[in-house]
Amino acid sequence: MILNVQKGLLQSDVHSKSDKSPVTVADYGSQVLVSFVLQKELPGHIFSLVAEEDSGDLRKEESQETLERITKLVNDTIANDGSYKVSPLSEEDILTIIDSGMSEGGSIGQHWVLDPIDGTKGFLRGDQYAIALGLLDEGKVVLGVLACPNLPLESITSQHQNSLNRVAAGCLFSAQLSCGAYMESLDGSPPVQVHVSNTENPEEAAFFESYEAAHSSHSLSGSIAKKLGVKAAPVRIDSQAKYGALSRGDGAIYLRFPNKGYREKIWDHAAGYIVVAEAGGVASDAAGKPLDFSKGRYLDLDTGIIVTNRKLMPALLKAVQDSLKEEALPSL
Ligand SMILES: Nc1ncnc2c1ncn2[C@@H]1O[C@H](COP(=O)(O)O)[C@@H](OP(=O)(O)O)[C@H]1O
Ligand SMILES: [Mg+2]
Ligand SMILES: [Mg+2]
Ligand SMILES: [Mg+2]
Repeated sequence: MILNVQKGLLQSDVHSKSDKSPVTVADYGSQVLVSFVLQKELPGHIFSLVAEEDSGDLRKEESQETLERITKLVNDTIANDGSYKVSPLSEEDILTIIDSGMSEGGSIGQHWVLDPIDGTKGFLRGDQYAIALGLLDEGKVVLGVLACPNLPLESITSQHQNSLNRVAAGCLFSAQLSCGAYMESLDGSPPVQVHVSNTENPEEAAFFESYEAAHSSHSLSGSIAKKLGVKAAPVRIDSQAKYGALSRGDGAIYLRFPNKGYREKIWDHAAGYIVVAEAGGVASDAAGKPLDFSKGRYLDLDTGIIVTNRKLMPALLKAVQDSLKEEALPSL
């Protein structure tokens, strides 16, 4: 469904949320389908979902056409798939299912965490995006699935190929606590276990960051990379595809430094985080504190997120803290 929307995206399919970020019929449709399937597959479970989208804007009169389009997309997808014999969902059903994602999460019990399309800006450009689903158990991420439909199966940093320009089969990453991280092709292939790069040498370590400078400071990451001695240019891609690429060793570092005051949401990191952690990587905030998913819909953290392998983390943390100190000094 999402790929079909990307191929035929119309101007009327894209809307602006109150924080000015884009949302499309595919974001809403994906949220409905994932929530619908989880509830069908887990009957009798207490269902708690922390998901990005809500129905607020769709309930406005001017959104009627959009709501109709989402409803048709979802019903067509369920009918074409054939796994669930249900009568077509009404517009009200669609709104209700979207709002099943309004859980506050937290440190007690189990909560699914969903970003129905992560990297919507990348999706709109035809670049990278991900569908990211995690599961929290007593505040810890215990399961993660990350679908990256535009990510090639081969390394995207290899010098011998410009694989980002190839037609990708797409990758599915998955990880379960203490069971390792795996990657398979979205068109079906046996999963292979993935591991983060084991380089100790920052000169060999490619680093990932957001394509969008508004999401993460490119100048700060540039100064950190310089301090560390990283030689390669940054690899800028959208979404948690960065975590996926890191988990299989395409690069060794992911840096994320949003503007002051921005609060990171758990759905932007939960699935990617466990994929990288189970592939042998580590993630922390800029103070070296592990990411804490138990505090509700937001991550409570200091300044930024850094992800790498165990060997590089001490040097990376030092470079991050030195660069942050320098940035805070008044320029002469
Ligand atoms: N000003 C900002 N600073 C940091 N992150 C932001 C941001 N505005 C939006 N985002 C988040 O950045 C995510 C995309 O990350 P990336 O830059 O790695 O592709 C967005 O996810 P969505 O696309 O799901 O809304 C959104 O949650
Ligand atoms: Mg969004
Ligand atoms: Mg997101
Ligand atoms: Mg999203």
